[in-house]
Amino acid sequence: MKVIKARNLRFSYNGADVLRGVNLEVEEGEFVAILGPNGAGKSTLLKCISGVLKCEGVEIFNRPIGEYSRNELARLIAYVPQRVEPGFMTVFDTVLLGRRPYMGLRPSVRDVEAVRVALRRLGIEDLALKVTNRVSGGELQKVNIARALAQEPKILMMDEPTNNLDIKSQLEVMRIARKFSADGGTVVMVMHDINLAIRFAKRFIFLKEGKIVASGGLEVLTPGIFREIYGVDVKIEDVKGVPVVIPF
Ligand SMILES: Nc1ncnc2c1ncn2[C@@H]1O[C@H](COP(=O)(O)OP(=O)(O)OP(=O)(O)O)[C@@H](O)[C@H]1O
Repeated sequence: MKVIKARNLRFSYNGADVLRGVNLEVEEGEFVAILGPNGAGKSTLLKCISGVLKCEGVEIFNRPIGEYSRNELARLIAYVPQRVEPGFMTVFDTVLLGRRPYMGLRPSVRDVEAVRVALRRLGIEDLALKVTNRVSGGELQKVNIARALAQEPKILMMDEPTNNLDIKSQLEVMRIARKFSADGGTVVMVMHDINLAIRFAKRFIFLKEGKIVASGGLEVLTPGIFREIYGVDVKIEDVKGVPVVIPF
């Protein structure tokens, strides 16, 4: 089943075209990495298909995105932005915000349990009572991912979620995303780290100047595509059965 469809998606900021006719379909359970140079429009694309920005031509579960109420959409899609400003709320309460689409006036036992599970999965239970403007950049990133997991969405959209994270935490987050898709959820992740993408994602979409230039599995990762997209020469070597992209 196709959970995301975008047809001839166009978007501009103040008259400057950023997305110039993007066509995209994502199947349930896929793990898709969106790659491409700075300014290509990756974040804008993610915002359009998650409903953060209003765009014509996006369908989620075969229904135009604009027809969903905020709560309905929040039960389907969790969006983790590239940057979130810390605030005066505790980590626990921030993650609890992910339960808002389900909550009545007070959190239920189920809501609190979902927060606990999310904190545990990110390994940040110890931070629960800390205020978010007293945690590190990487910890804050984990708080936002925990909030998205607590939301129990069908689609997880993450914008460079491994930014600010140490190598162990990067792997943890990628494993969480992989498990989410293995369990039937769909992941769309904007990334810069190509080798991390190769290890975890199943499909790679290359965006350049607001257009999709290539989309597919490992077969699209050729030296030619890296030259075309980034203007760099790369070698692709096999390390224990995994292709590794090495710029030179
Ligand atoms: N809120 C905004 N107002 C005006 N222009 C914007 C805004 N957000 C992004 N842009 C512009 O749109 C273009 C695409 O930005 P976008 O953030 O989607 O690119 P990206 O591929 O995610 O880049 P990066 O890899 O650097 O994060 C850029 O030229 C950017 O300057």
